[in-house]
Amino acid sequence: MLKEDVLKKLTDCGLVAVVRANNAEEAIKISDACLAGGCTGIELTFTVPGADKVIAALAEKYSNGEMMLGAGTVLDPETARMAILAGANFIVSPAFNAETAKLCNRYRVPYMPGCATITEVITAMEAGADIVKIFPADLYGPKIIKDIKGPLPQAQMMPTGGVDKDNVADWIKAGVVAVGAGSSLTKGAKTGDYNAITETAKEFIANIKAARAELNK
Ligand SMILES: O=C(O)C(=O)C[C@H](O)[C@H](O)COP(=O)(O)O
Repeated sequence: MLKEDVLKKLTDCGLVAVVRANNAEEAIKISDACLAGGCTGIELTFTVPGADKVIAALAEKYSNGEMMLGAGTVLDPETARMAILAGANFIVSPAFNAETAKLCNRYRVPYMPGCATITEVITAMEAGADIVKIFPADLYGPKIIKDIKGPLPQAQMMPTGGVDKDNVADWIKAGVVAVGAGSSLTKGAKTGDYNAITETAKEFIANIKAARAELNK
């Protein structure tokens, strides 16, 4: 899939579900539940046992392109390559890694590295990151976006860490192109309540849409 199409689909939805699970079955159920709630962006993390196989299974299941499937917690280029060959459409990491950026650029796959300072944001953008993940976002709160956008109005950001359905509007209004959400979105999995995940995803999406509508007034 073209890099431009991946980025458009991710930002059109605005929500990327960070999927952590104890096993492949649970990871697939969480991903399905998020998609059913309208969250088309899925970040399958490499803390899931056999993550590359889960990515391959989801890529096959959703070969129609309905799910924009990425890999998370990618710490190095070896893992990024494994994820891309398994079918990942984008790569997310908790911190910037230059070799991973290079690998992703080679395959023309979006790389979204975690950045916690303005220096890291600039370094990541210089290495070709189209969207930078602001992580851990709850360390700063939405105000950090305005601070970064002052000198860097061109920065496209995706805060991750502590984002939930109730604070997502503040992040969108601050000017981010998408958010990443893990525990607040997928906590239903702990009790096997996958419907709760779908409902939470729906609320997330509704709140993102409402915040965007307000911005465009
Ligand atoms: O794996 C990575 O690359 C990450 O760094 C993602 C973090 O696990 C998320 O920040 C989850 O955060 P919560 O939404 O607060 O659960």
